[in-house]
Amino acid sequence: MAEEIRLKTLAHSYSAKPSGPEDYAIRKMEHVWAQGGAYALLGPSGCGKSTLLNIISGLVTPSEGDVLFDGKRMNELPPEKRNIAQVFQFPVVYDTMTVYDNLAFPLRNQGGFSEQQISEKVHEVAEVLELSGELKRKAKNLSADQKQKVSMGRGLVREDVTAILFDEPLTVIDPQLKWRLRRKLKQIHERFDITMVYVTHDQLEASTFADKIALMYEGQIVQFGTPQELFERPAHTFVGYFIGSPGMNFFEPSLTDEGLMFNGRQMPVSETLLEKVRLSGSDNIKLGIRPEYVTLGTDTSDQSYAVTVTGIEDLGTYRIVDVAFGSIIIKIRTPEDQPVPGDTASISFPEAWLKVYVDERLVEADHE
Ligand SMILES: Nc1ncnc2c1ncn2[C@@H]1O[C@H](COP(=O)(O)OP(=O)(O)OP(=O)(O)O)[C@@H](O)[C@H]1O
Repeated sequence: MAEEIRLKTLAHSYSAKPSGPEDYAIRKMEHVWAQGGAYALLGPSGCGKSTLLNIISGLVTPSEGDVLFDGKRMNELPPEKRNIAQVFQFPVVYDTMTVYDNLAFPLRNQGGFSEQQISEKVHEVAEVLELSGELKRKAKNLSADQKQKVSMGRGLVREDVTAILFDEPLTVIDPQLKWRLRRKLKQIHERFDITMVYVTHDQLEASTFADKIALMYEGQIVQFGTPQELFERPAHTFVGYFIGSPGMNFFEPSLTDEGLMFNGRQMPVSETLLEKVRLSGSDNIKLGIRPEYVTLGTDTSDQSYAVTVTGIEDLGTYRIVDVAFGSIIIKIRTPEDQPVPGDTASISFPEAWLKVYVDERLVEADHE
């Protein structure tokens, strides 16, 4: 019974008298989680991820704006009336109960189900989570990851849930098992058709789980898109910096009549984009390019810039090459088998991959 979750002009401050944007854990935002999607809410520590989840589940009442489930306002509804299941960082299980009773608990609590129906549902969920062999065990005898699976199972048994919210659910899980559980969650999503929002600060975890990632920064969702979109078209400099390994290279060109200049050279930026930069009137202009898209070579054509190689880091299947380009260091990610030039090399920036940012936001040509 997935529903659309809409956050309308939502903002939240934990302070009774907020005096500026920095007093807001959530800064004014509009956002829609469509029915049935698998989403990740990704961002660094303190950006507001848990606050946002708690606003959706009802543990926190937003100081401004509305939370709407399929258009119905939820602000005043307590968590138990919202049909939201929340799985936290640390397992929430009843230690003295068996695994079976833990899984059956939400259904018994809700009422209206026969023991036969409860048993069928508990067995179905236990099978998906690979807990069928543990049903008779007391929860206190389980390992941390088994307990967390039970916590997840308690969210999954209820068919009436609007969404399941996961708040860094794999923190206590052993690295070996993390991968399996993440895949499990994906299978569960496909099988049960539930909206899932998965909070994490780990980009890999976000991209393996989610169809779409909401990237949060300073209390706002700065981009909502597929992992590929976030990689290829970072909408905000923070997305460029946060996604990728290493993150995007940024540098600050100066705007002249000739165009965007850096290190005495003109940067490959189209007239359309230049016009937009000029019209903005801003002097906060940045150029960004991912380490994967910088071309490294030795040729000295008009489109390339002479650089000095200052460092090479071998990371197994690829290398990170540092080159000094004027006053800055550009990082380039190259395949392991590509030879790295000696001290003197040249780089070029393919125009399609050199992104222009004004006031930290991506500037793009209008699409037809
Ligand atoms: N109960 C609270 N009272 C006051 N301030 C709070 C409270 N909970 C969170 N904050 C503040 O709100 C901001 C957002 O915190 P939140 O926990 O939502 O971020 P987060 O992205 O989930 O971080 P983390 O990954 O570390 O859990 C932080 O500045 C935090 O200090």
